[in-house]
Amino acid sequence: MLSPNACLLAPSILAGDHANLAASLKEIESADLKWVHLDIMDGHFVPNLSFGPQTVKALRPNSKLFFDVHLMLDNPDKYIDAFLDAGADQITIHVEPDYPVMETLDYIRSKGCKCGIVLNPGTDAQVAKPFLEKCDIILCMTVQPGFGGQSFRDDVLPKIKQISDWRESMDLNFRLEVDGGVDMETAPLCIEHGADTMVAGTAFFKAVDRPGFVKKVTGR
Ligand SMILES: O=C(CO)[C@H](O)[C@H](O)COP(=O)(O)O
Repeated sequence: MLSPNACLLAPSILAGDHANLAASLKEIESADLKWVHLDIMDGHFVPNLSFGPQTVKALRPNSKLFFDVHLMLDNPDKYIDAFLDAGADQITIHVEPDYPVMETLDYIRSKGCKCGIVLNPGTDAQVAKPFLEKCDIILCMTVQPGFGGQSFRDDVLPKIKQISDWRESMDLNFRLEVDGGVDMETAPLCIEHGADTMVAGTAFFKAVDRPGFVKKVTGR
């Protein structure tokens, strides 16, 4: 079942120019896109560091893009206020670490921000089920998070389909996002399995024909 939502591309600024991230935001806007994906890594939950709320806050006045903030943190509940203050439009939190996921989703929503959960490739779809009604978006990682430029894991496709099927049978309309190794070959597979929100870092910023890339990846 294809998604009821129109397909979006959210380029990951992780693959942008870290000496000039504001210029990378402009590149995304020039491609006529509305979302940017911001990957926040803590060096604990994932074996890499990226950037924090100070950078997000500094970028905020540079752009009207929808800030889709993906927290790869052991204790995301401790940093929600910082990312709300930084100007996040949506915050997604992983289900794997030990912290109160449901309460954290409720808190994000109570502040008028969109919220969602993230599942690592090895995390079973069943783990997401109790949270589906609380979420604006479910993000299925198609690589082990921590680094851009990895290969897409097609073993995650059945999980995407399962969550898409639940969305239909439960009459919900959350977005279904994929992140990791998304490109012109893998995005159509994700769409076929019910995804509607494509995060692409490396492939977007390296694309020679950006309009052609956007068209193919969003199925427009
Ligand atoms: O969450 C991430 C890494 O943890 C990145 O968003 C993801 O890997 C995108 O990178 P690419 O499109 O380069 O594969």
